[in-house]
Amino acid sequence: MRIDIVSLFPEFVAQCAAFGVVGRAVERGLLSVHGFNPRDYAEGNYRRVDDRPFGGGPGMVMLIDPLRASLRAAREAAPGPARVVYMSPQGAPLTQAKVRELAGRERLILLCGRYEGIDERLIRAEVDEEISIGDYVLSGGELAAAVIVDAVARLREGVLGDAESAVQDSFEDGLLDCPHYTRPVEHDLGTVPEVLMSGNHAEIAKWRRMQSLGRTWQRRPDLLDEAALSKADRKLLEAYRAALEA
Ligand SMILES: Nc1nonc1C(=O)NC1CCNCC1
Repeated sequence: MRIDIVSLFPEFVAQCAAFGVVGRAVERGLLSVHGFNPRDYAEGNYRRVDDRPFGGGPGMVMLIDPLRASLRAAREAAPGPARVVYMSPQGAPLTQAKVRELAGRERLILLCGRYEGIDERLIRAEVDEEISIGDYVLSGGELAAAVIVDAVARLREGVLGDAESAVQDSFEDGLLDCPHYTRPVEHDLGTVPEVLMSGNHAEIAKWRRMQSLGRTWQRRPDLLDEAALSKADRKLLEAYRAALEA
């Protein structure tokens, strides 16, 4: 998989692909991440990439042509179609389902804005979809792009080993994750739930599912509305709630 990031700070790109899971995926050739800087495609002595907004108001807007030229360079840097994603608070909220969809593609181009944003005509002409990582305002789209790179990379075949499998991750089944414990068994902060040391894998799976369901009900009931709960799930959730009230 190739991900091109159009950004005024290409060194940021290098960093987001240099550590942990993503860094290992790049080393193993499972993923490549490349930066394209609109300033390299800007003309004039000052290589302008932004200008004042028509209609007045604070801040600056990124110019069409340097962005368009950097997008063209990214497209032409490798074969095959690329999905162009603009990171923006005006975009659709990023969800694990969207991450899974993006992870199924061979090429992504992530467009990172700075300042007030980019000229709307460039969005209409070049962007396939806008994605937001949350309802807040960052100073640049680069952090949002890094979130996409990380979340997508870990779903690519061969990136995560068994020990880190994404299958049991939060949100993979639309629910929050269950609590996790490791050594020591006894600690002044508490002890490990006995079921986790029982060796009974069916009981452990049941306990974990109940905890995921219960946590989701308590912290993110909106996710429960979306999740297709089985009859067994509903029984587990009832048991969780009964235990709280006992
Ligand atoms: N939230 C966000 N999800 O994706 N991008 C986001 C963001 O805040 N972008 C900034 C918006 C203001 N201009 C600079 C970029």
